[in-house]
Amino acid sequence: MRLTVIGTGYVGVVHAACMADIGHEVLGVDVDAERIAALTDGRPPFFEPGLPRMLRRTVEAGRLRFTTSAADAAGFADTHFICVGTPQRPGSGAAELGHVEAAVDGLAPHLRDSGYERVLVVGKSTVPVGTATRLAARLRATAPAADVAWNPEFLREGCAVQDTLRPERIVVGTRSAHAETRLRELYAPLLAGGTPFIGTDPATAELVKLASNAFLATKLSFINAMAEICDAAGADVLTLAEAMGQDSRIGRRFLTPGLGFGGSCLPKDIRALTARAEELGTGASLAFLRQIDEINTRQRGRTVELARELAGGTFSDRRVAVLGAAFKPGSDDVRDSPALAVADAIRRGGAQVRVHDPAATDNARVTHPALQYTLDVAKACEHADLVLHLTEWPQYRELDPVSLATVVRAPVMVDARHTLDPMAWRAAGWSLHAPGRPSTG
Ligand SMILES: NC(=O)C1=CN([C@@H]2O[C@H](COP(=O)(O)OP(=O)(O)OC[C@H]3O[C@@H](n4cnc5c(N)ncnc54)[C@H](O)[C@@H]3O)[C@@H](O)[C@H]2O)C=CC1
Ligand SMILES: O=C(O)[C@H]1O[C@H](OP(=O)(O)OP(=O)(O)OC[C@H]2O[C@@H](n3ccc(=O)[nH]c3=O)[C@H](O)[C@@H]2O)[C@H](O)[C@@H](O)[C@@H]1O
Repeated sequence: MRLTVIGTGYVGVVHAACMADIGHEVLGVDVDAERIAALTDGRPPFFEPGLPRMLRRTVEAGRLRFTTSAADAAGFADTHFICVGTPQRPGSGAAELGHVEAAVDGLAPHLRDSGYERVLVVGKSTVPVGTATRLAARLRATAPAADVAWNPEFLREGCAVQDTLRPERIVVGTRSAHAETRLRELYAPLLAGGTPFIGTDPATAELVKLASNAFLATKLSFINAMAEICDAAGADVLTLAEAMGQDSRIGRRFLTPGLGFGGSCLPKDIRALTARAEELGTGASLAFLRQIDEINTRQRGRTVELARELAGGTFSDRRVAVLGAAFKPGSDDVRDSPALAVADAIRRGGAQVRVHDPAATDNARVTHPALQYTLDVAKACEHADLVLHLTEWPQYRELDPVSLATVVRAPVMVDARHTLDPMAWRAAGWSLHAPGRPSTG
């Protein structure tokens, strides 16, 4: 089958490449000409495990092509996925839908003359409930034969390819039986692998996405709030999470405390859901999401204060090494990165901060140019008064605490992500501090 993917960011490129990989013919569309040129050469615009090889393979096989032209897109296929960004609007926190509207408005005039009797526009972007119905009316004013469906995306950065090829569910919200049939056909190889297909109305599909992210955020802030009480009471939050997680109704995943959540989605999505609930007059019931947000942000401040205390009450004339810049391991995405927020607060406090990250330093240099960066962990830690482990890349687990102790000025470590082995680091002479856990020093 033929399809286009409009918006070739994290979601769009992965969706386009995976759809081509399962046998479809795909045209990726973006307004960013530089990005389209790189993709045409088979070069992904960001780091994502497994993507470079898949992109090269599908581009070389001729099943995946790219363009900046909406007219080309309309002529190429009858099914168009919208994967453009829906960032947070300043002030209200509501979702900015300008890119989605521009993508639909750019396509609409070309659809009538596309030669296809029926066309389908499928939204994958995360949008406030009610958007699909509004867009459908807007689209039909120009292209009466267009159906609209909302098919939210649940992939996680860092394992986006696996999540797309083996999703835990496919949700499709549409009022058109034709649209649902078409999407079942398109996803047939994934459905054959046992993925459940949930067909529903557009409003429910839109809400499934935001509700899922809000639930994950709630779980994370819950465990971070428990870490705070563990600190106050001398209890161990990791054991608490393990014990709670044994209850299959609760589950262990998304119960790892530390620095809280960042990235381009969980923070913006809980704010967008809150803003939409207020518009719909149900704000009071979701007001707790503001607290979820506050608990999350507080973890960054708590980490800065712990660092200040360990640095002797001041950051002036201190050298601080930061391990991790990406908002999570396996990604070079630094959008709302908790690690960079902490690093920058410490720098603003007067410390010299040197950041290491295996993938995200190029992006971090753009957003946080005042921090220093290195690709060498030992160099980051050279003469450091304090080392902060802020993004849990697996390679940090393999670090040798004995040799690292020889390069720092003081062997003091904050493990804000709970993945370093406290016994090994303490045996090597480190004073290791993990928020929410009792035995420090
Ligand atoms: N990043 C993630 O892990 C996930 C994101 N989402 C949602 O998917 C949507 C896309 O997110 P990302 O891929 O992260 O965004 P992104 O910011 O990485 O990429 C968006 C792309 O759309 C392009 N674009 C903007 N306006 C356009 C237009 N009018 N026509 C064609 N292209 C246009 C931009 O140039 C950019 O390449 C958002 O709604 C997000 O909330 C959903 C699940 C996962
Ligand atoms: O809508 C989206 O964009 C996506 O948002 C999240 O995916 P993602 O932001 O890629 O990353 P997650 O793995 O969810 O991690 C989010 C943040 O929570 C933190 N986290 C995660 C798990 C945990 O136990 N503890 C914890 O602090 C991570 O470090 C990271 O900063 C959701 O998990 C995806 O299902 C969703 O599609």
